[in-house]
Amino acid sequence: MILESCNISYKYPGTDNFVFQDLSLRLAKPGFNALFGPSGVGKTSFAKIISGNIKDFSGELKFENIKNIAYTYNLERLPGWSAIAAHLDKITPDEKQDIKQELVSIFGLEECMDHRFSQLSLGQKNRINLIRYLVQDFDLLILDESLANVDELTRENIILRIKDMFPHTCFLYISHNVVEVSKLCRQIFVLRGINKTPQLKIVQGLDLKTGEKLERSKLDITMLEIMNAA
Ligand SMILES: Nc1ncnc2c1ncn2[C@@H]1O[C@H](COP(=O)(O)OP(=O)(O)OP(=O)(O)O)[C@@H](O)[C@H]1O
Repeated sequence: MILESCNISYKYPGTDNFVFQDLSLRLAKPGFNALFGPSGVGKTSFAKIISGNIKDFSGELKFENIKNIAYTYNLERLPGWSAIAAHLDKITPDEKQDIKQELVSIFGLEECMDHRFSQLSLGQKNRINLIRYLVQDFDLLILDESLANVDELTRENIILRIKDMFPHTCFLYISHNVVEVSKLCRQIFVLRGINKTPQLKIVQGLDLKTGEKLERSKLDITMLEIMNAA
């Protein structure tokens, strides 16, 4: 699978300033990758371009063996009146019902199944919403701060298990958490802003898997690389 963005430039209609100009990025392997950078640098805008939600950009996007791209974000609206178990059952294809059940258990959401969306905490909503995407067919899933309201330990467990369950799929995780992206992601694409050259740097993450031991010194070095790149 390959996702290549070539010389992408974009400014929002009615604005004078480019969010990015001639931005190029290549993602050529499955795995959990991060899009990292200071607030306002253009992570969401870039994610929306890749996922087809923004179309009036210049430059080129090339996809190889990537047909379905899904984009999910932190504050996505959920049908507040709907009972969660019924909703998940309805949107999950028959062949994915087992995966759905496994995700509900891994994400620690069994006790929420009888509730309505409006009765959930933000972190619970985040997790349910992510399950809604994980049970669909996708080749690339973009998670735009999708676990922002979930506590750190639960988040780490969820990401590790997603990596176990979907080893051949590509994820692009937008996060501001330097420890998390250093530890868990394969590549960290650091967006630096329109005034910096280059606008993007790539740092290799530790890509920790379930059961692997974290080497503290390596984590420190990776985090430093990311902070220096930003
Ligand atoms: N609909 C819009 N119209 C005009 N400008 C916008 C619009 N959406 C975003 N922008 C501007 O584009 C720039 C990039 O915004 P974007 O949301 O992509 O950044 P981000 O890196 O995802 O930020 P954050 O980390 O805070 O979520 C910002 O300067 C923002 O003000």
